[in-house]
Amino acid sequence: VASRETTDEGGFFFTQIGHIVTLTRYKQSMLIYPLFITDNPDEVTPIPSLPNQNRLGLNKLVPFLTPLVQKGLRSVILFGVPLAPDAKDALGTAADDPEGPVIKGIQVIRRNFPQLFVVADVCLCEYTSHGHCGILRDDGSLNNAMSVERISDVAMAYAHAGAHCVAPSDMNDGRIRAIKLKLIESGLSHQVNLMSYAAKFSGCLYGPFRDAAGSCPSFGDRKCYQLPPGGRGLARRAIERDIHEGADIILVKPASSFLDIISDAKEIAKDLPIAAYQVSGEYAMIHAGAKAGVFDLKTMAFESTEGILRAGAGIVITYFTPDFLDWLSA
Ligand SMILES: NCC[C@H](CC(=O)O)[C@@H](CN)CCC(=O)O
Ligand SMILES: [Zn+2]
Repeated sequence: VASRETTDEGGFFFTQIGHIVTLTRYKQSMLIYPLFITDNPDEVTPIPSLPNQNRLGLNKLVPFLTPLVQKGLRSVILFGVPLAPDAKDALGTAADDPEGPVIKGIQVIRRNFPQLFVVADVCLCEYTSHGHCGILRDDGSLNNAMSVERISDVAMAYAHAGAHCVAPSDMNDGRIRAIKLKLIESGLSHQVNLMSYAAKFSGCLYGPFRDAAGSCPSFGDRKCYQLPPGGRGLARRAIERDIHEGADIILVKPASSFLDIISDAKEIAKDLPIAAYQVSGEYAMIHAGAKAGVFDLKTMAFESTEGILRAGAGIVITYFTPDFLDWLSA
């Protein structure tokens, strides 16, 4: 790619090539923007721990998304935030409420922005009274069979509502197979993608999201169903399993401290797109570092994303999406 000759401008030459290579990696089409949709139709509420991000009511989606779509936004991932006091119960009933924020949000976005690719995150933690990503047994552990049945039903509700892709972030074993079988049985498997959070690790980087979505576990943590941060072999096995269960896209999360896992995913899932989620804590850390004067915000946003792309991701879920739409069109 680059000439071997070293000239006085050698360093400049390599830098320029590097810059060109870097720029060719960034495209608006690789970005998926997370949206928090509430059941208060006219709400626009800033999320203090997630700079520049808001919870939006259904009536605010079109005015909020219109300028972003004009700047090249291509994909969004929806998270429902039921705020009604009685909205939560042990089964996460509100998750697939036909009048709920995600199903209505899918319909509003599909109707107004036919060019947008709509991903629906599928989980129960935003809708359960206990805040866990499934249905619990009496002893507080996850009932895998009931959770998989419920999660796959919610995924189907989103698919029927018009989601182009469903992305179960619950981490219950077997939910990929269950969702794929239901998509096939309903005749939707050729038009609804299944993105698996195959390698999703437990850890301390999800706080701002849980603030935004009101999805903190009321007791315990997610260590018994999210992967242990040191579990590289577990992640490799989960990726292989989910490929065989029918995943169409493999997602790794968090991103920057799991670049090796992104590379593993790229190696294992050779024929599938690889996505990475720069989670709320990663995003908030970059903002905090910039605010503290450690680095320039834009520079670090690019540098952190460059590592994610270099590791092998072709899709990046990031809260920096609106910024990148501006930075890439400048
Ligand atoms: N269903 C789990 C949601 C999970 C956070 C958590 O474990 O609580 C992620 C959403 N898929 C959080 C994403 C983020 O932190 O940005
Ligand atoms: Zn969850």
